[in-house]
Amino acid sequence: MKDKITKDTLESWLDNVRPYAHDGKVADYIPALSQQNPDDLSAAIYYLDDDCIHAGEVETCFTLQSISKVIALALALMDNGEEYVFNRVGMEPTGDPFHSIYRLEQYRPSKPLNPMINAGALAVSNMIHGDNPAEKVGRLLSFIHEMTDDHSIGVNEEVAASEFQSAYLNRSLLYYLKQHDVINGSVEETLDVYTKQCSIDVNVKQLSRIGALFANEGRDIKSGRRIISKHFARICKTFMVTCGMYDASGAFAIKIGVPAKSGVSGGVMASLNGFGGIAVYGPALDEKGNSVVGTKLLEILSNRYDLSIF
Ligand SMILES: NC(=O)CC[C@H](N)C(=O)O
Repeated sequence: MKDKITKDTLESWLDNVRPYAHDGKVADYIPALSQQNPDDLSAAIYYLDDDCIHAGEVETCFTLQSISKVIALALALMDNGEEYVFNRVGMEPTGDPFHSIYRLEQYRPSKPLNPMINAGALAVSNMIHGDNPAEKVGRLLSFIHEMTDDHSIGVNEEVAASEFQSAYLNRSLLYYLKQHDVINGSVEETLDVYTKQCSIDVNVKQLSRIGALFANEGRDIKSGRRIISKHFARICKTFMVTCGMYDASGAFAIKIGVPAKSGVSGGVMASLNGFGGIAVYGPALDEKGNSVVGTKLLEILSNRYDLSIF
């Protein structure tokens, strides 16, 4: 195991990266996200021995947004099996922005290229078992409660409603997927599940524990109980490497080399076998939609502690 990072060190690195927030911009295409404070900053490292080091405003909650795509994928794989899921969603990176629509038309039969872009993630949300949206979201929340051992985690209804009302592009993707039989049932209900899934509220401590569970090959950090199979945890981490940072995934792999998933709320979750989980929150985003300070902090951590998996 690599040396542990101390709380003092983490705090001083947060101070170092804090000014970079000014190079980014808080997402505003989901109106409720524009209320986030661009200067908020927190980070947590969850080691596999159940030790969590954290710094900054660690109690501040933020919504998972695209980070939820990794968790929803794990649940959809457990619900349906690998064959079913990957018959409907591909495994290839796109190099396109996360909400891009145009590649959907390039393949016949239509198939979103991967579960980390919105088209693929919407299809994955549609696959989560449950008789209605509330049951599906409830199952996803229970899964997250299990992963974090924290039953207080819930949906930020204000953010969910704000996205639901303004999600014209995601609706378009869903109608396209519906036309081509990639999804079952109702477009509006699937969008309801997806927007609530994206609006699950966490803090960095909770998120770093989810990252640690993936790093721990799907086993609970405290009890060692298996929550996700090793194989499915590996699939999720591989997608984090190839597509987790949207169309910046290639540069991120070269510079930082850690499986990671970001969301437009400014959260980033990283997961490193043999090390643990890392979560950073800083809502100012670069032009690709990744947290500026989150990326910077992970770069420092990776360089100083030689964390790259490559
Ligand atoms: N990149 C993201 O975090 C996108 C998630 C967001 N809910 C959306 O679909 O637009």
